[in-house]
Amino acid sequence: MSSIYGNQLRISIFGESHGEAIGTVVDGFPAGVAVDFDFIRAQMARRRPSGGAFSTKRHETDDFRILSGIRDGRTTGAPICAVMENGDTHSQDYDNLTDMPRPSHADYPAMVRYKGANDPRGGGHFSARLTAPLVFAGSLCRSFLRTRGIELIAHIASIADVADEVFDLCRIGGGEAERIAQNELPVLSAEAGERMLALIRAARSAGDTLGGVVECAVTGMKPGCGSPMFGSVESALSSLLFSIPAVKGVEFGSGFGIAALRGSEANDPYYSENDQIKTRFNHNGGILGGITTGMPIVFRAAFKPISSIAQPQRTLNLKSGNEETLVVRGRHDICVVPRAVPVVENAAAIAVCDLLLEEYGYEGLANV
Ligand SMILES: Cc1cc2nc3c(=O)[nH]c(=O)nc-3n(C[C@H](O)[C@H](O)[C@H](O)COP(=O)(O)O)c2cc1C
Ligand SMILES: C=C(O[C@@H]1CC(C(=O)O)=C[C@@H](OP(=O)(O)O)[C@H]1O)C(=O)O
Repeated sequence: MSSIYGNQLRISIFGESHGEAIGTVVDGFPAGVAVDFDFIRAQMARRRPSGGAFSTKRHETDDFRILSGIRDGRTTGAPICAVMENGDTHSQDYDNLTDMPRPSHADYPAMVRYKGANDPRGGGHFSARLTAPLVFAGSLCRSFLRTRGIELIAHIASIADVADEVFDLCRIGGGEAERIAQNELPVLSAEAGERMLALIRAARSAGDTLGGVVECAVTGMKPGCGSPMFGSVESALSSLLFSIPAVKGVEFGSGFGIAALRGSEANDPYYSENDQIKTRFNHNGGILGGITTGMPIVFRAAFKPISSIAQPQRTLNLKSGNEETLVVRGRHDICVVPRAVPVVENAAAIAVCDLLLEEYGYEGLANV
């Protein structure tokens, strides 16, 4: 498998949904950094299943244990290993999936790829449970980025056909976090949040699931970070974002919408303000030629409606060769988008941290 990411930082994620534990090893993280455990715990709590309207009823604390790399609250420079134990596993719910793969989950391709040796319980290593260590690693990076004035902020841009307000691509960082925190769902518009919740309740009653889009911004990035071609900031971020289960699309700035504009509408003219070079618009999402422009980096990730629906559905019985009716068991999210908001923010922080360490090195970062 390829559950390792990064160049200067190397993040590996291990474990299975119903195994003993899940966790991460973060190698290459700077030494001597004070770790903000309160911040990390807060991020883990935002992702954890809540049992509420949109969430799986599986109860996990997501408490983490540090096995190495942090001593007296500071990083030692050695690989940082954190583990979270799995507690609430109902593995018998997955007995029928060996012969009857769920449509649109990883069951079938994983079985072929790993010759039937993979662990299918609770989605195994493909489970969104693995986003818990991803958030741990990301929030560790993010707490470091915050000391350098770099913030990440995301909200639900839409669930099904209900849209939230959009970020102003040029001016982010003026109180959006406070507005989002006031709402039950992480949205800018309380009214949109109410309509999303109503949609989610209706989907739950219908035994169905819903997808949506998360919009995220990175602020405080200096211009000139990143590289063209394979080292582009878009490539680094996309690699992390497409590692989040259920992500099926990623776009930057005006994204797919830019294709419908004329050049005269799509260009981002430069101007100077308080000795800083800025652009009047930000259709390019803060990245040109793979390199940061100094404008906010803005991107969106599209999440599919998850496949484990509570309605009978048709699939192939791999043993008999007949199409049969499958009833999916297990405890599943109705809409992953609210829980995905902290996953997107913190996963993106890993890419940003790795890029900055590559660009400046740790010592150089002190002056950024
Ligand atoms: C936060 C989060 C929670 C998820 N919860 C579930 C779930 O309860 N049930 C499920 O079948 N899939 C869930 N998924 C999605 C699956 O893990 C994912 O669809 C599966 O691994 C196949 O990968 P793919 O959809 O990226 O192709 C969740 C995804 C995220 C990001
Ligand atoms: C436990 C989490 O989500 C799980 C993600 C998931 C999947 O297929 O991705 C399937 C479900 O597993 P189970 O059937 O064992 O309850 C979810 O509960 C989590 O995110 O922490």
